[in-house]
Amino acid sequence: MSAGPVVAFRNLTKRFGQVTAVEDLTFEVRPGRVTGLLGRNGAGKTTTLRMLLGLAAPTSGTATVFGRPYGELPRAAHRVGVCMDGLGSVPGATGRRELDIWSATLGLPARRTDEVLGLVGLCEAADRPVKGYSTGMRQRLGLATALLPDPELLILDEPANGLDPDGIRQLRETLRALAGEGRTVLVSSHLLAEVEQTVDDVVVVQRTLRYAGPLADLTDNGTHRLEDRFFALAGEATEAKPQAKPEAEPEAKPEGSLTHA
Ligand SMILES: Nc1ncnc2c1ncn2[C@@H]1O[C@H](COP(=O)(O)OP(=O)(O)OP(=O)(O)O)[C@@H](O)[C@H]1O
Repeated sequence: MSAGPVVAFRNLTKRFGQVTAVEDLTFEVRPGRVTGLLGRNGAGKTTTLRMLLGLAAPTSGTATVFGRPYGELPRAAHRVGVCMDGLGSVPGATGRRELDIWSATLGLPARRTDEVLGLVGLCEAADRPVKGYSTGMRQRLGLATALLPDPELLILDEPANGLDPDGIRQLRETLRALAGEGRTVLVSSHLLAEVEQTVDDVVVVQRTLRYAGPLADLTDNGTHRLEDRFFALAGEATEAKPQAKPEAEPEAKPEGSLTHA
């Protein structure tokens, strides 16, 4: 495991034409902790995670994983597990088949598929085609895929979306167990009550950084609710900031092209 920050953002800015999605973000994710990335719809969470994974090019600033840009990280697919929309799937495959393919690509033992299916509670649906999966089942499969390589770092974009109460509890227990083993989790979410039960550190973004630090400091050791602190920090609901001059920003890679080294 790494001693320095596992993830570091330095003065990260992303503009899409006239819209500034992310502006001058600087924060770190500490090892062995679950960090919750919070923000309203359109606050820039997904854009931030996509830049971290080399799926979008920063307008300026840097995002690094274990001290390097993701694209330059050796064995990145073994060290970093990712659950994010649009990373692609295998047409017509069952959940088990999809996991088997990823597992073989990563050179993992065949038993790993059953292990992660158990971890996310997807054993019963494993042999059904993914195209017939519910939203929650797809989320579970995405999480299973992220867990496959037993990664040091997990990056999860709204993994609780569509999960039932069992799924949410299972997710929380899985994330806490991973942190207990010294692994690091960066998870975006809108479910503040759930976040409050799961994370060690909180990052609040609303285009700019509003807070980065321990949950306990933010809530004064539970004296304040996270929801109240969130609204105080995120301020009034606003659209991403339009710029005076349009600037075209090319994507680093097309959607779904996260490479597995
Ligand atoms: N490819 C793109 N082209 C143009 N604008 C984009 C693009 N991707 C994101 N944006 C804009 O950037 C802003 C931030 O979007 P982003 O998806 O990062 O927010 P988010 O915090 O993940 O939101 P949500 O909680 O709704 O998922 C929004 O205004 C969005 O419309």
